[in-house]
Amino acid sequence: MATQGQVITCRAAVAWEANKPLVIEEVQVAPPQAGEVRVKILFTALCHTDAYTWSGKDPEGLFPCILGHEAAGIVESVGEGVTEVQPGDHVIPCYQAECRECKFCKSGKTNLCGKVRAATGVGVMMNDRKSRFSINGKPIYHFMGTSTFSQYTVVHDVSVAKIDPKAPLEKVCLLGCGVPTGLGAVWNTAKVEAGSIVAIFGLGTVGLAVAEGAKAASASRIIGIDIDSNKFDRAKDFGVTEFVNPKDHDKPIQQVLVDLTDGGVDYSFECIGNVSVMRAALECCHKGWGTSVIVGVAASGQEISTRPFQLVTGRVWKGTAFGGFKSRSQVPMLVDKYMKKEIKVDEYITHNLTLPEMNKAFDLLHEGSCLRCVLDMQV
Ligand SMILES: NC(=O)c1ccc[n+]([C@@H]2O[C@H](COP(=O)([O-])OP(=O)(O)OC[C@H]3O[C@@H](n4cnc5c(N)ncnc54)[C@H](O)[C@@H]3O)[C@@H](O)[C@H]2O)c1
Ligand SMILES: N[C@@H](CCC(=O)N[C@@H](CSCO)C(=O)NCC(=O)O)C(=O)O
Ligand SMILES: [Zn+2]
Ligand SMILES: [Zn+2]
Repeated sequence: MATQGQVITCRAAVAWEANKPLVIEEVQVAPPQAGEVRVKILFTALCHTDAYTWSGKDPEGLFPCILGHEAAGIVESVGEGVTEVQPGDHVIPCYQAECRECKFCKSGKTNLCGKVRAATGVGVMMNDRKSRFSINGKPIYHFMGTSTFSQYTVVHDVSVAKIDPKAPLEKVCLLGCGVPTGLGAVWNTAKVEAGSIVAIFGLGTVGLAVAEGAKAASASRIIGIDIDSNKFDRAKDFGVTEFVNPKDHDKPIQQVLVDLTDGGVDYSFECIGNVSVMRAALECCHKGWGTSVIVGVAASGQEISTRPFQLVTGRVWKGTAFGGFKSRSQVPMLVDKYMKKEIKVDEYITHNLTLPEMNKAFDLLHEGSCLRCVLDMQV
């Protein structure tokens, strides 16, 4: 292959500073080193976590960087020792790695992986603790080990899932983050049983995927809570059976839900990233067994609180990263489920744009009508 072993110059959306519009730049992407994979990104979506880091509120946010972590593409070349993927393979980059060898991977108790996390958290690759991206010699940081807002990116081999080549990349890119997170929060983290009463705070992509997962788990009532009543109509298609807008009530929302459900819900999910709502989500759970799962990402400096009595009396507070799915093993399975029409993906895509329209895509994220915006990266 002509580009193998060569530096590739391509376009990427570079975040030079927090909160400043991204700039489409020509970037140099170095060849993959040992244990690394260079991927041609065909499609990427935007997730609220990209906007969160761009806002400057992420303690791990480093600038200048190339954001993006919900994408699909084709392997261009691989570094020494890479055996599980080869050029031409269709892949989804995975911000949560899976090495199958570390203490975390071996534990069977978590989907977190420790192999490359220290490097991905500071925007570099493990091998030499350097970035593979540069502009005229100036290094540009990686983000979440994925940096999919570039036409080419370099990822660790433990951070890439090989998928069915027949799967449409412009759709399955969503399986890199938001949709699996919601489904897995229900199936893996909470393990919702049939007949359960579920409350979902926040009806964006993640909350709707929670609803989809809860419906598949045969929850008896799926209560959607959002401050934007326009969210309610669409949410019905994902399985939400009842709606509550906290703005319509004088009582605290946890009390409203306790009253609505004869003592509280069996499971609640916070899909916003608001620490006050996290408290409400815990406190609307049923005494003795109700479990609340934190999915939303809260800004640096934010802390959660409740009366310890809430936990003493049997409520359980949990959190989830990527819905508890083991990325390399289970993303291909989710792609297969999509191909068999067992899970929705297309329904979450409300907008399609191109790489040069990246800033417009960020603007759309703040509009209520937008779930996921997919960017064609090769335009
Ligand atoms: N844990 C993980 O692995 C993981 C993965 C993906 C995303 N996330 C996080 O999940 C969160 C949700 O992501 P999303 O893409 O669905 O976001 P989103 O912005 O599309 O959805 C959030 C929803 O919450 C609603 N909302 C805001 N404030 C509210 C309030 N006080 N009460 C009720 N509703 C309120 C909004 O109207 C919106 O509908 C984000 O914080 C994101 O960073 C976490
Ligand atoms: N860097 C942030 C934390 C961000 C965070 O919690 N990320 C989630 C995924 S959000 C995807 O949209 C996650 O999986 N975290 C686990 C991990 O990063 O290993 C901060 O420091 O606040
Ligand atoms: Zn995400
Ligand atoms: Zn591992």
